Amino acid sequence: MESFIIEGGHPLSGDITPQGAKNEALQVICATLLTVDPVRIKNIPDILDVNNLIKLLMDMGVKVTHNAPGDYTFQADELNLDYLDSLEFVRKCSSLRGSVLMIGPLLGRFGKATVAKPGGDKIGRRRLDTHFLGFKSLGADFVHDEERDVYQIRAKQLKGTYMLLDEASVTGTANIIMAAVFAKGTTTIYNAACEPYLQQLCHLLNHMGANISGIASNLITIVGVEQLHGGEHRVLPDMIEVGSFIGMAAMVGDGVRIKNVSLKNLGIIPDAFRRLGVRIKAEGDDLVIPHHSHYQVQSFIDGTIMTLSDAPWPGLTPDLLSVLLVVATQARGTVLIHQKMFESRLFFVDKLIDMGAQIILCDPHRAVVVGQDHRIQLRAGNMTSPDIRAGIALLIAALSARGTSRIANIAQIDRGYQDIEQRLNKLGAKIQRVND
Ligand SMILES: CC(=O)N[C@H]1[C@@H](OP(=O)(O)OP(=O)(O)OC[C@H]2O[C@@H](n3ccc(=O)[nH]c3=O)[C@H](O)[C@@H]2O)O[C@H](CO)[C@@H](O)[C@@H]1O
Ligand SMILES: C=C(OP(=O)(O)O)C(=O)O
Repeated sequence: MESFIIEGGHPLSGDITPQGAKNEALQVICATLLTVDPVRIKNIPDILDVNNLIKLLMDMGVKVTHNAPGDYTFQADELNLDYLDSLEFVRKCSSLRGSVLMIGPLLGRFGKATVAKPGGDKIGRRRLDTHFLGFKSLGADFVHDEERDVYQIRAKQLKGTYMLLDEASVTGTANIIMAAVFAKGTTTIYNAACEPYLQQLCHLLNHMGANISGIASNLITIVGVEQLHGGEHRVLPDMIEVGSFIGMAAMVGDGVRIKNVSLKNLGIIPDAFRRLGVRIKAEGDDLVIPHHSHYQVQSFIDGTIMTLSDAPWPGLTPDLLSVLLVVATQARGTVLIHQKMFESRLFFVDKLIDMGAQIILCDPHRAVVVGQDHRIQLRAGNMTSPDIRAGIALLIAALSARGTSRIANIAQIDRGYQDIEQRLNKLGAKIQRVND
């Protein structure tokens, strides 16, 4: 186990470039299972979750060539499908949320897949109903293997159909689309998730020969095809990392330029920070965040207290609420953070309260933050990173705090942020990685 030791109070300044997007990389890497041909993917982030998924594909027999940093070619022409029945496969899937994204392609191409309980963040219930209901609508059957506690999914021939998803699940939509590319006839998915990473997945699949329309909307139509061929793809910058850097720059920055952010794919993320009073200037595809002595929380037009809450795209991603919450602790004004999708993502505020932040945790979904307007600096603390985004939020808090903090369980941060301490140290942070 490793920890970060953070000497707080050093301002960050300079340029930083976001890594490739974790959640897109997980989808498009799994899409390479749909063809026997090579598929080259660039801008893949070097992070734990993605590296573990790549290892899992290699264990299944996928040939992986590492062409250059972030640049891989995958070829799934000789898969060992027996491996999917092994205990080792089940164990590895359970440590990685992204593993769930292999089900759609395997079911689509081979008519069978195994569903082990996937891992990922412990941030509340992570149900898979949408995935299962979608596969069932396409004609798949499920059998529970009690001994191994896995579901076997089987289908002789998937058939296109109309389906209305029970919720706009991101990985659920990706999985159903990947299963449906080879289904007979036309599949229509209504209430589909439509965030940029799903758009990217659909563009890659079309480039490989699929017939998907309605991209970027919540009504997706897939006309089944016989086979897909190889292709090339570039992963977008990670919008959650961009948001994390905006928060960091507002709280402890002395002029930070976030380079090549793909502004048009950030949706309302910059505006969510602006609602806290953060000033963000777009210069081409860069975002420039100046030094902030103060930032004032806006109120709604009717004068009521600002609320930041998550919603399926194009709403605000739940993955940035922890960062927004930390930024709010030093704003001027009060804000309600309402995490609607997950029920265990706000408990980390205990640690911020220990550091001197003024926060009322109303219930597992809502926290009121009373900003200190830099009158009182946060105190350093000893903490553990409970999940990836709380982890980065605590790191931001520690960077702004007086004194030296320690964050344990940083594997959670490494799941999603590439070489984070080295990149931030280049901006002037003082973060050291140590073994426990
Ligand atoms: C690997 C990956 O891509 N992970 C992302 C993906 O997870 P994932 O695809 O697992 O998340 P889902 O979109 O399925 O749902 C997330 C949670 O929100 C709830 N929910 C979802 C939709 C909805 O309309 N109402 C609702 O309440 C679900 O019940 C679930 O508890 O999307 C989440 C939501 O953006 C992000 O936090 C995760 O980082
Ligand atoms: C919740 C997240 O990841 P995962 O879905 O992989 O657990 C996240 O990226 O914030």
